[in-house]
Amino acid sequence: MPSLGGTGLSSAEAAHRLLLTGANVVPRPRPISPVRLLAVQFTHFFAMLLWGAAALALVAGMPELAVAAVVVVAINGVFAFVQEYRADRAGHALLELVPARATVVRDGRRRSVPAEDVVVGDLLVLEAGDGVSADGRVVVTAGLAVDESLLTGESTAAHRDVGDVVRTGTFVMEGEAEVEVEATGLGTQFADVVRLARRARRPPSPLAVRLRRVVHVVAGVALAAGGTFFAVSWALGMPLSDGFLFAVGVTVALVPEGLLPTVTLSLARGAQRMAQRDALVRHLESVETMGSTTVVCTDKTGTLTRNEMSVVEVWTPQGSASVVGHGYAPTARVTVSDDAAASAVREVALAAARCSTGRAVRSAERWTTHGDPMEVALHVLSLRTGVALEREEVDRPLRRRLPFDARRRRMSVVAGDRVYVKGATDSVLPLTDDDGAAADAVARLTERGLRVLAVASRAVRPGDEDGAVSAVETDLHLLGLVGLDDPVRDDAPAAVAACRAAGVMLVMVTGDHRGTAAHVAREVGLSRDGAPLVEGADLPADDRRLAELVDHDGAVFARVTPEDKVRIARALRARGHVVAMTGDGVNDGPALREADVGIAMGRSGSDVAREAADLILLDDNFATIVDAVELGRSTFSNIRKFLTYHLTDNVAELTPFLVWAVSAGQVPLALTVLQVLALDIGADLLPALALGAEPPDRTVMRRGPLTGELVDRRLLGRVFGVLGPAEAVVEMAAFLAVLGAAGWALGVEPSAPVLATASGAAFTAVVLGQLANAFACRSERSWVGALPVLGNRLLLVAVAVDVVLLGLFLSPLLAGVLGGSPPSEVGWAVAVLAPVAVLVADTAEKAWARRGRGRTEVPGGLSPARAPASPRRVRHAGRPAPRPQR
Ligand SMILES: Nc1ncnc2c1ncn2[C@@H]1O[C@H](COP(=O)(O)OP(=O)(O)OP(=O)(O)O)[C@@H](O)[C@H]1O
Repeated sequence: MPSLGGTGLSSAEAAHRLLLTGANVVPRPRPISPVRLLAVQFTHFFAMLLWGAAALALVAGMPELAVAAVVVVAINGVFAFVQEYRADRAGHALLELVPARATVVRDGRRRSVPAEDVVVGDLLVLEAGDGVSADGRVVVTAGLAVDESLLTGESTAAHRDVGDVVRTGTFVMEGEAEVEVEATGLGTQFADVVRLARRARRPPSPLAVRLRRVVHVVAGVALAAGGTFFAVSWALGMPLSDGFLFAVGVTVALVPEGLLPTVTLSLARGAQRMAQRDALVRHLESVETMGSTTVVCTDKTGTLTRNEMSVVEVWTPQGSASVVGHGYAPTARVTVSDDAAASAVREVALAAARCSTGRAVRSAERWTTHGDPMEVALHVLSLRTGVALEREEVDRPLRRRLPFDARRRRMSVVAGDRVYVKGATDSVLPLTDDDGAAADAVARLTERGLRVLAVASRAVRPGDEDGAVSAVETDLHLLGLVGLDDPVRDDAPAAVAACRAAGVMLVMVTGDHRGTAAHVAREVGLSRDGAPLVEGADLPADDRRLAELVDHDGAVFARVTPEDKVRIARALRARGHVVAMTGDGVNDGPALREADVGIAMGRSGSDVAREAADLILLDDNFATIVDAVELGRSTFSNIRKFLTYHLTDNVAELTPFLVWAVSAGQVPLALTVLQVLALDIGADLLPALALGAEPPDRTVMRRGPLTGELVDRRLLGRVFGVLGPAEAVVEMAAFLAVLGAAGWALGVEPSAPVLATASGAAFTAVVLGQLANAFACRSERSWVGALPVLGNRLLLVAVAVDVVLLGLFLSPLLAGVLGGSPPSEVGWAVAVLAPVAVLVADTAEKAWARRGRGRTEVPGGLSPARAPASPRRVRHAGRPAPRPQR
């Protein structure tokens, strides 16, 4: 397509300049330096506590404890480091996938080039929705307005005239322009902003806040346990230094230092899996939010339909024509109702093509397209109807273009002595001499699911070239209507059904005609009997009434403006929904930010929408949203799985200390501090990681949305009421059985070898119990026998490693250091009951939970309601939860 203004640089000159000045890139915020990251892991509060403990232990003459403490710091530190580092890397790698391109004029023609190839002197072509990729000065403009909020924080669109400066990192909200580039890459003002931003810290995400709360509660319990231990030992007259060291040991063992990085890693893994399915996550925590989504507000074109448009019917007051063609090739069968209609149809085709910004171009046997598919379809129509477009373009040169915007819903050009207008029927028809005849045609065409545009024209008048838009788009003569077909995507009906089965509500929000919208909604199965079909203009002004209206599965909102979209998202959130909303338009940014998850289109969407989004669909496909919901849910449930596993272990570790304290030292300690550490950093580590990697659970999409807290009553109940006690009871039983067999009585100090054998038995019971627990935690609802044995190979490896570790811990090599020797026969006999106890308790609890669910129909198996995450989100307990389908 020829340029509006100058001829730009030659390709050779641009290549030369690129070599001289380097690529137009602003360095992204650098990943955290590995050295710093590692240093942080060794100096945080808990690590410092351990360093202190190690020093004290050395002074107190307990070198084993000192070594153990250092080993704990080292293993934990390295473990946390590896995970955080990998998660950070993964996040950066994902960002790199977002393509950045720019349109420049080279050799007198417009070309799309990678944004990093833009050089000083280039003529940069900007259209509504584009991100600006270099600093420059406006040379030609048609109503250019840019959003500079990223640079200035002001989110109003600022108009730019010829000679004004446009900056990198801003977005075009309206109009078009050609800009001569003055600075690229590090020379731009944006580079300074990035430098500043690097120094600023990001606020923690809601998920991080919730997790930190969990960690703090557990750490609080750990500190309290340590304190109690210290107090009791002091009361019993133990040496203070010993009491202190044990207290520190207990505390440190119970603190879940590795939890946060493991969660981050889980999210990063979820994000990577999403990327494999063409959904790019821009903020890690959106992985989890996707899983909690209760309503998806989807647009139509490109998401539910293929965005492969073709004009199939042209209506004029004189008669109509049907067009049957294939792809974008100009050959097609055009059937005209009568001869009089033929020239009227050509007139419509010509006017529509003059107004179009797209082109189909023949290159090497193939027709390739440039621009928006709808615009291309109009150009193709002119080819198919044999209109002499090129001659017309010479005879009537383009003098002005009034670009499309989603509020006017039309666009116009002033060409030679004519004004041509095309746009949504309800936006254009009132401006024309239409006598009402078009209304029937509109109804007929939209009922078939076609997108209908009205095309109008008039003779040019003085002032049209620079007058107000409203003065140009008036007193028009209606030429006719074009009906565009955009087939529904093949996989859309199945994806819609999957969403429904998953208990996620669906709402269509489109700028298109209600007839077209309703047809497509029916075709993909989104419509529901009795669900509202409302136009944006008819939305109630009252927020409460709006909230009641929008909270309907299958609702269709047509002819909505970007402002309507914001109101719809807000209303749904006010009803307690977690809202995912798609948007691709220039003005969709606010709606995407208002939604809990803003979803932008990677292919057809505007840069502005992508910048505002949390999730980018690389394939623009609705089915990908459903995939993202599924992955979000399985990531969330994996996090709960390893939390359950880890906390259960804590119960078993804490019990001996509680029993010791409660019995005022009459019952000896069943586990040594070093054994607790061995459990925490040795046996627990791999199974916890393996649970985080549990493959996506297919049943998650047959249940309702996960609207529970990460740690809810069910999880706490399982840990502290079922799994933990089952493990702890057998642990203490094994310990006491060995002591009892050796003739021990309450209050008597057992001999050292007897104590070592007994605590070896307790230790073995916990390790074995945890092995069974790892399998129990694989699902929150199915008992172990119902899960595929090979479903999680990593877990099998982890279990094998744990068995070897157990042998090692009990071997003469380590038994002396840890303080537990291999259990006696009695010890073994009781210890092997631990897995049995865990599995029986787990199975019983799951059966009981299933019965409870059957009674109350609570979806999800998790908590039915999500606590308000922000003051804006009001929980509505009364909202009927989607029925689970099994
Ligand atoms: N380039 C254009 N020129 C003229 N009219 C247009 C143009 N693009 C869209 N329209 C008209 O404006 C209406 C609204 O368009 P808009 O792009 O806002 O819809 P949308 O919300 O993107 O639709 P969808 O939900 O189908 O993706 C369209 O139905 C069409 O009639």
